[in-house]
Amino acid sequence: MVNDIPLETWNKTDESTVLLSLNKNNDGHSKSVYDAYQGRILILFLAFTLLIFTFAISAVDLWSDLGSNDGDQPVQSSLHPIAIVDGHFSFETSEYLVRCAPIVRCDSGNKYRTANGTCNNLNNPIWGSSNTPFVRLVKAHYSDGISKLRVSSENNKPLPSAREIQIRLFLNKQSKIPDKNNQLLMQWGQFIAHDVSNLAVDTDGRDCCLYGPDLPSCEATIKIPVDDPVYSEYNKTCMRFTRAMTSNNYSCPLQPSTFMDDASHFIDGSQIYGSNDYIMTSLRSFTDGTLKSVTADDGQEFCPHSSEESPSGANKYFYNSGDSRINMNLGLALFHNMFMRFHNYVAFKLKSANSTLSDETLFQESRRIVGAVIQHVTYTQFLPIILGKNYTENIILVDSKYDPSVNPSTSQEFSAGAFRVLHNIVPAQQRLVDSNYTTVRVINVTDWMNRPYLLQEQSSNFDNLLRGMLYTGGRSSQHSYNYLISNFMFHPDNSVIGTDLLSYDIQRGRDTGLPPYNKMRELCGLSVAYSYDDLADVIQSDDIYKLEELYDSVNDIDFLVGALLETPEDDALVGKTSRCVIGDFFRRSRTGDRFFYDNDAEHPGKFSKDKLEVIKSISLDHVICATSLVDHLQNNSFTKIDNGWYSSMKWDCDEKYKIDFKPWEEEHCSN
Ligand code: HEM
Ligand SMILES: [Ca+2]
Repeated sequence: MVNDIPLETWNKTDESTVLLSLNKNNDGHSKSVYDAYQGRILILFLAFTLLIFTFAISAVDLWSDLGSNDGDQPVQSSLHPIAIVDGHFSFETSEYLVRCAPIVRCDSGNKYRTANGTCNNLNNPIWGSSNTPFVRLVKAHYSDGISKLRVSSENNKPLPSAREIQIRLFLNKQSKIPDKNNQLLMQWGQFIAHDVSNLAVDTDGRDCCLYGPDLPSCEATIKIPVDDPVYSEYNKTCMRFTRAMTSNNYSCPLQPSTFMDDASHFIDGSQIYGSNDYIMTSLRSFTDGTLKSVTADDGQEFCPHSSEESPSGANKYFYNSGDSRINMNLGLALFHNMFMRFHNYVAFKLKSANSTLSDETLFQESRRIVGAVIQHVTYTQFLPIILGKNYTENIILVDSKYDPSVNPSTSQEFSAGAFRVLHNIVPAQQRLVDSNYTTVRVINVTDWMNRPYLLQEQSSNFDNLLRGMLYTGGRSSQHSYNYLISNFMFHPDNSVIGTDLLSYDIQRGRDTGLPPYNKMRELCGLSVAYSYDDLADVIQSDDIYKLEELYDSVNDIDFLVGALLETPEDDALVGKTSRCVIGDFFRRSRTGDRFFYDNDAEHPGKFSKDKLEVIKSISLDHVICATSLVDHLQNNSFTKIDNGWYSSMKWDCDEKYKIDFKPWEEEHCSN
């Protein structure tokens, strides 16, 4: 039940590296092992075979595209809310703008983004900036209209407990369907989530189960049923849960409860650089444009260690970065370290290309490039898998216009609801794989939460975990979260018992006043369900039956619960309503971002044609090659590298994944 990774596919690759003979030898450098003559024949043979393969695959693609899309018609263009929300956010956001928003003056000549995201939109300078509210697509839903959690619409009683819903609907639905994506896909999702969304929760260490509901922040603890299959063994009947901070905590009393995003809402790498000047300054070295780092004995670079010590004891440090959640899980800490290294790599290359650049210019220019790469990977590699290829092309990337009337802010429904559906692809376990493709260690994700130091415990751990994430199939998208994060998240040392991410997500939806599932269906152009049977368009009948048992009314179903049960749409990993809310955010985040790397906005920071071409040639594979000892990769960063014949063709980092910094050389003075 616990292990959701098919172990049998993990063993050392026998033939995978033989074909191109680009395998890494023990000291971590690539080496060619065939002689020149045999090599040439082999290459010719391979090139020919590849040509035939590519032709065949293109033909199949063309055929299936035509088949699935009824002859190139734009898909789903009628599904809102991308269009209907433009400029129509609900009341409380405009209240914030009128009553609490700071007055900001902008210099339209600035080439670079501000740290907190202000002045992106010159008419509405605080749009998308940190410490401004999440926008709502639908008005807040509270039982008192202000802040109390939603109750049943039939009898005014509390809704079923979040944990009860987890137990009855999801906990026993663990599927091991193999996934063609690898674990990096999931990790990119979390990394991006933290770029655009940070909801502050009052975490003073208080155990709300001890304090009880008299304390307002503790009024939403989660009730655990007495027959809970896991927690009853430990006599646990209450799961601690603290309510999120509201605008009141930011000296802006608004009703109904309004929640602030501590991250800059734009996809701008704020999780690496910080979402305000103070954090950004603290992370810079002020030498040659680099970010601060520590160098391990073997020369590897890591994020600075935080002065705060990990509860796990001496020398068990936390890392510091632009987002405090860096230490939450190992894969995330790895990504933060990888992008700190990438920033410093870019800064070094820029300095080599143009030695006259100041520390400030090197830093800002590297940050501009890194931010652009993050956007490029998100829109061209990540979203086509999450939302589907046609949807991404025809809805999200349909044009490259910058529209200053579009508010780019993260929506409450996206961050507390739809994007969390992808917690369903978080794997229970991860592998450390060495340069011989041998699995040297398997770890439970939940054993290494808030314990990032494993990355450095042995000098090969960083590369081994990265290799493991590349080579291990992801958890396939399904109607449940893995068993470990459903029970044992954040468990303290020497104890197995922890918390349940799904219960948290359901409760967070109620805490932040998300509308119920039926309202979101309506918003997204599905028919309103008047009876449970009406859900059958997107939810399977056995699940509908269980929903009926749990909820008094079809109008009460929590958004996340309905969304998680929906059948994925087309080639997407998510169902219709999540796709519409996730798609809405990413579309606005592109159209409403003046600095988006490839839109048509004219401003001093616009990339010149040749620089943009370089940015567009960069994939996550380039970043991996520049920052690790992984030295050859398959052609698509998020596809599992397996042992099959076709997919075993890999490309050497030195040959294929080099970044061309020529346009940044001294003689090129353009943007
Ligand atoms: C090992 C992987 C992951 C772990 C352990 C994890 C855990 C968590 C936790 C503990 C929270 C806060 C829950 C709360 O108190 O409300 C959270 C929030 C969130 N997660 Fe994840 N998560 C992971 C991966 C992902 C992925 C893959 C995605 C999406 C693709 C994602 C999207 C989000 C979003 C949007 C939030 C809300 C962020 C905010 O506004 O503060 N997470 N996650
Ligand atoms: Ca950001």
